[in-house]
Amino acid sequence: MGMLVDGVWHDVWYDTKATKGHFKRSASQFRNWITPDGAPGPSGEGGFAAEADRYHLYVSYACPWAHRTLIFRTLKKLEGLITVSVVDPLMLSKGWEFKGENGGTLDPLFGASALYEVYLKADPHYSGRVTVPVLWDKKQNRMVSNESAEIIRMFNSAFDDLTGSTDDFYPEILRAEIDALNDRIYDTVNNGVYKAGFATTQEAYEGSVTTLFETLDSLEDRLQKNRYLTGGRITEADWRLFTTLVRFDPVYVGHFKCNIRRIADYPNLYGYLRELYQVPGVAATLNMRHIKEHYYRSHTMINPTGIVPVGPAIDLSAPHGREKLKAA
Ligand SMILES: N[C@@H](CCC(=O)N[C@@H](CS)C(=O)NCC(=O)O)C(=O)O
Repeated sequence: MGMLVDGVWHDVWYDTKATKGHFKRSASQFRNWITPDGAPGPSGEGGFAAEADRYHLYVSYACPWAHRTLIFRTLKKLEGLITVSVVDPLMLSKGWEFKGENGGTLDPLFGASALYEVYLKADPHYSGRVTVPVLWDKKQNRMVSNESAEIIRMFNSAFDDLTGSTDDFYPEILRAEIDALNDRIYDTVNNGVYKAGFATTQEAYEGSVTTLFETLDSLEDRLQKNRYLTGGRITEADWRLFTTLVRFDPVYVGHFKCNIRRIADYPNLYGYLRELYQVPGVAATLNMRHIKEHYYRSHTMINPTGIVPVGPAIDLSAPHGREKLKAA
């Protein structure tokens, strides 16, 4: 675990002293957009046109933010167009590394042994955290983006002419509702579990865990009548929630102390989780071994023995029973 400061790697853990025990996630710095014709997107520079075999995605199977991009790559039929590298599940003194074993790959672009070397190719003076996912442009040899929320928006629409996929997970008519759901779910659930888990004061932990479960309780109510978060169709908001829900009982309940309830205790959320998992292609994006290994063995200050728990016994392929609710 560490970060780059003016192009030099430092092995340091998150500094929560300055924030009274609260974990603060820093903003991503590479914010360009792939567009159908290379026109500039909402931020960054233009020049990143959608093309087959031009872009490469660096992910960790463990990471919920990277997981979103893998799901969109599959659902939007981009697997043949965008290549992928997978880091080793352990994130220790060199940060994310390429080992080429047990489901992780090597780095085919630069032969890097650690992801920070890829960040240095993008900017030799980079200062900041070295995070996954990273979307790389092989043609211009530049980093397109390291912000998953924006990478999934690009995948949702930029390549449609090449793939013929017209599935739209961010439809115009639902955008305001999706944005509002995303804001709350990002802050209190996706990032909420990390805020609880990385808190270094009792007060910071209790505040985050309370807010997290208030949101889960309200989502449980919402999913009583709605098949998906916005109603009858699956949107981006569902996939962003899914990657946290699927890690919740195996990791966040124990490792991050998010243990007021389990997802398995919420009938609607649990059925919804199983339904999303059963969408064709999605199960193959999930690697539970990498997920458990990463959290329980990388955060040595939280789990010094590095023991990875065996359970819980969960069958995500069991019938979900959500058909009784209307789908669009
Ligand atoms: N805002 C980023 C956050 C990504 C992120 O924080 N990824 C974590 C893994 S789950 C990471 O790589 N952390 C390394 C670090 O913070 O040093 C995104 O959504 O793309």
